[in-house]
Amino acid sequence: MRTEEHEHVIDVADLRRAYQGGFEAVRGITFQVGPGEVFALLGTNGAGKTSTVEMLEGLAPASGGRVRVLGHDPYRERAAVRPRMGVMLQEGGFPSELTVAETARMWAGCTSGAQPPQEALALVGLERRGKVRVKQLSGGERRRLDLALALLGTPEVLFLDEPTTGLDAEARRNTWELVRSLRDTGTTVLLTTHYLEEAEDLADRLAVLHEGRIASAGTPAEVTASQPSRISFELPEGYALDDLPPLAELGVIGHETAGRVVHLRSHVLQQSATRLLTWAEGAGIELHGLDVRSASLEEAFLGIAREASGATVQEVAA
Ligand SMILES: Nc1ncnc2c1ncn2[C@@H]1O[C@H](COP(=O)(O)OP(=O)(O)OP(=O)(O)O)[C@@H](O)[C@H]1O
Repeated sequence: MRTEEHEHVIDVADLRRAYQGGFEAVRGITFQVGPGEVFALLGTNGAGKTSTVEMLEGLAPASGGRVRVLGHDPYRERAAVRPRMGVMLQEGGFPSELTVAETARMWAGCTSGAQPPQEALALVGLERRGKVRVKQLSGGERRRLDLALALLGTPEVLFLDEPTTGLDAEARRNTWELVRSLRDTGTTVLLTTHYLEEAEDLADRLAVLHEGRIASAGTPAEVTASQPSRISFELPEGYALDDLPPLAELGVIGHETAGRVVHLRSHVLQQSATRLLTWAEGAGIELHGLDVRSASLEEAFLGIAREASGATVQEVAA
């Protein structure tokens, strides 16, 4: 069966994973990934990303719920699904005495329908490093070799666990370019990352995991929009926070101060900014350092993690 015959390439419902001793690292997550989509799993350290990806790759059984990849249970029906998936683990763990070309050839020998190893190496810019031993590669080059090996079988679905960790800025951009071109040819990609700009740049949709649960999910724009925008400025000389119009009237839901700098949070940015500026204009005040911006994915991520941890924010009394 080809990918396009499935509505969802990855289909996860109430998925759980408990480790020995009973600790539940994944606590009932549900999401789907469609053909040709790039889906990112984000989360704080220990949120359960790798535990989830290992179940999707068929490396570990689910302890509850349902997981399907290309219509199969990846653990119980591994033989059916493994040849159609590419897997880039966090630690490749290839024999370090072999050269890059030997490693690629050896891996190609174990991969059904493998493309020529040299072509896979060229995809990640390692075509001239064939004679170098794996142990002599830099950390970033090893990650690129891991990616080349994951691509050898021209997979329909590709799992990338932190694919650009340790890569310099140029290599990271090259990897993004490669992921985009794979997506354009219909490859479905699920990646985990700690780089929020990577998710913002690459992902069609994403889920933010926190302590084994999905705290927020959607397109990067949807996830970002769930968090308030921010207006920052310096309090004018001689003014205190109390001299501003009541913050609730500005449509502001919370605030922080750092010295004389005030940060206001609002879900109605245009309204809040307009009312603040109208007040300032009327009072003949120039607001120095004025900065008005929607939340970045990074701010949204931090806000989601904070909320999910139950941390309280300073709320404006209505
Ligand atoms: N084999 C194991 N036995 C017991 N607990 C484990 C095991 N593997 C992982 N854990 C725990 O499960 C939780 C989730 O770990 P996981 O590696 O899935 O998180 P992650 O989101 O990938 O984290 P990171 O971003 O740090 O890689 C962590 O608290 C971790 O300590």
